[in-house]
Amino acid sequence: MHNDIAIRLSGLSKSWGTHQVIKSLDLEFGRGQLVALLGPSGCGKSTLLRLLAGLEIPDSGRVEIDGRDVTNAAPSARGLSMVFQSYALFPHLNVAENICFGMQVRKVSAAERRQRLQDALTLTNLQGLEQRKPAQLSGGQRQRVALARAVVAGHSICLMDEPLSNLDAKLRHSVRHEIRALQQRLGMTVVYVTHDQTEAMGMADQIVLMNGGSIVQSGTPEALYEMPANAFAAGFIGSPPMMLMQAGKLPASMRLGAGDERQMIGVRPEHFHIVASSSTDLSGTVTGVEFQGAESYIYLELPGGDAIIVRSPEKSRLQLGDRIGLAWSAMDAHIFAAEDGRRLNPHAHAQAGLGPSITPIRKDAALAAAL
Ligand SMILES: Nc1ncnc2c1ncn2[C@@H]1O[C@H](COP(=O)(O)OP(=O)(O)OP(=O)(O)O)[C@@H](O)[C@H]1O
Repeated sequence: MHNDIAIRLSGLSKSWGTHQVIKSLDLEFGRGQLVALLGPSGCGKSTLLRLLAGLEIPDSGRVEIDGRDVTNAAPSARGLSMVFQSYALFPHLNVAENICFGMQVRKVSAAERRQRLQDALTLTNLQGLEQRKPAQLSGGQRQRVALARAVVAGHSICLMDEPLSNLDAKLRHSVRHEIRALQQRLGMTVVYVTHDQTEAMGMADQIVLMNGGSIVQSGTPEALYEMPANAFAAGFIGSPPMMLMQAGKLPASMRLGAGDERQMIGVRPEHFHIVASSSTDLSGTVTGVEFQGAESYIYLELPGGDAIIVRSPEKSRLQLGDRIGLAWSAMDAHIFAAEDGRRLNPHAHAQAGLGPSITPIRKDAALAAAL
């Protein structure tokens, strides 16, 4: 096995009764990387993590860790640690005892335990809280104890199952940053389960997007954002996500290379241009305007009934019911098949060579300024 691969899965499958929740997955996790398993509820993320941990055994396929076949090995023999969303702390033990519990079980010497505890307390910023019981800690502090416990184990691989889901939005942001910093400082390989795409986009080196027990797309956050493999990935990544419009409901001049009117055209909210009605064949009616501070979201209904969101960097002066012209550059249009959602056009930037029907539409500066 190549030294840069920490975990390799081949042909991994798992069913519960007749329901196949993991469908013959092949996947590699790079050493020292934070890999996010992302997908909607029930897509099989936690089951996959449990198969990695050894808490479940696959029906078929193979799990290799550091080049070793561990498919049927016990969790404790796999050389990895886990952090759960519930923290899984012992309520009757204090912070130091919780952190050291696993080391005691593994008979690590007292001197070594003290040293690793001090290092972990420093890394997770918990100094001074050693004697507190879990009930005397905030949610963020409890999650840091769970992290410290994973760190003292000294394993280079850590599995995390939605570790931030019990924290409020503000704390989630700061603990997310701490986890990423810790992972990078220690060079750990982290497999991180989340259903929150902003979390995955903000933290991960690699995102594995799953749906229905299969991998939809695996790649860097940039690759998934700029080049979604299908309409599902386009609609899952981004906030607001990519807007999908039925080509058949758009004026012919706006189809931009969609060969078939049943195809879908996807445009990111920030790639729409609001232009003079005279310079485009498409206009929409404003159904809502949301002020977001640094930007505004403009909700539009298109003539065919498609509802879209336009992201505008300025504070908008549009009113409900206003009719505005809409355009986008051919470079920013993504085309998907209607029947199965697969991507049809190559990288958006390659489209310029597709033919004369694709003319980038310039932003109407005067109207944009009026927004
Ligand atoms: N022990 C089990 N017995 C039967 N079915 C199970 C079991 N564990 C999970 N499942 C089913 O397997 C499917 C995948 O579950 P899993 O927990 O892996 O999804 P998930 O993507 O992690 O979802 P969530 O984000 O909601 O936690 C679901 O349909 C779930 O109901």
